[in-house]
Amino acid sequence: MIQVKNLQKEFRIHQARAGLGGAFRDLFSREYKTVKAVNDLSFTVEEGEMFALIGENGAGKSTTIKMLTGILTPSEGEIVINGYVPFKQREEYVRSIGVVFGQRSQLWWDLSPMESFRLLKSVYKVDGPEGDKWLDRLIEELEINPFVSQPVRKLSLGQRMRCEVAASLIHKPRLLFLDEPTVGLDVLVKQKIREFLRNLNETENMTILLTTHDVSDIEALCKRVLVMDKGKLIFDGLLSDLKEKWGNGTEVSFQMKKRTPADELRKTLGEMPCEISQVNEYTISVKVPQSQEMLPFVLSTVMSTFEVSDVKIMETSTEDIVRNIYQVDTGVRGHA
Ligand SMILES: Nc1ncnc2c1ncn2[C@@H]1O[C@H](COP(=O)(O)OP(=O)(O)OP(=O)(O)O)[C@@H](O)[C@H]1O
Repeated sequence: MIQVKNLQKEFRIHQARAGLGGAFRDLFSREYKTVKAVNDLSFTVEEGEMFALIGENGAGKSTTIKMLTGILTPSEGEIVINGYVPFKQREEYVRSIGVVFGQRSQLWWDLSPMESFRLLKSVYKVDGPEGDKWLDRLIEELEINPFVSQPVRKLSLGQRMRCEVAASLIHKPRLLFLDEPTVGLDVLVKQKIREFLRNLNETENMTILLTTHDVSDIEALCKRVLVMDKGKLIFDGLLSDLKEKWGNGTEVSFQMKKRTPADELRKTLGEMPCEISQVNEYTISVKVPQSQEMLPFVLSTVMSTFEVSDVKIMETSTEDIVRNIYQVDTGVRGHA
């Protein structure tokens, strides 16, 4: 559904000189520098995938979304989505996609969402009974009925965001882009929007791409994650692999029935590259670096050798992992 190849976007930005003299010189000759907002980005997406594009501020996510939605023209590279080249066939292309920008509204401020929906229906020519049925479903599932006839300016952020999502889907697109859809929302509204998106993906096989700073969005919605850093793609894969790669592994705490020295566990686990430490006479902690492969072995070996009364498994949270990615130096990230 989405094919992106060697995509680049450069911006030429004016470099203001310092001081009054500099400002005066700027009037006659300006200095520019080029910023590579997106640098050699390639990925493909199958129909029905739901995935997240993440990265710290300035990584190039918004620029990427703007190119994918046809708002910006790439400096170089190719994008083909649904058979369209977004920036070339904009009019036809936008009929096949839905877009929600968390920071910007597509609803008419002084009208009610319902009036905006009607206008959008006639723009997209989805006036028939099918279109009505679909809109009824959106209103019901997003639970916006109680306020859908009030002016948008009187709605809370959470109410407005749910209406924004409905507006972006009026024409039942095959592909939905969401740029920071849950920013500033409370936990309950976030949950409602996530549930709705999950359901949409499952029942309609809609392809959904979201950018987010909220790691819990990814946990709740996406199997696949693309991580951008300084315009480049530094990771494209499963969330579970991301955890494996950048996580601190899994820490397992074994509560023993009898006093057990950590050394005994060390002997039992042999060459396994686990960090073993004694918490107290009865409790031993084992840090398992590559949890997917090693964890089952560590658990079964310890449980079958010792009398264990309790086991606690503590995985690194995705939040910690994303923090790790942003904090490690570029040398480490280069291995991704
Ligand atoms: N219109 C523009 N003109 C000049 N530079 C721009 C423009 N848009 C983006 N940039 C620059 O491109 C880089 C990537 O910006 P972008 O907004 O795509 O990042 P982002 O990952 O979406 O960040 P954020 O999480 O803060 O929204 C930044 O260095 C930014 O300053």
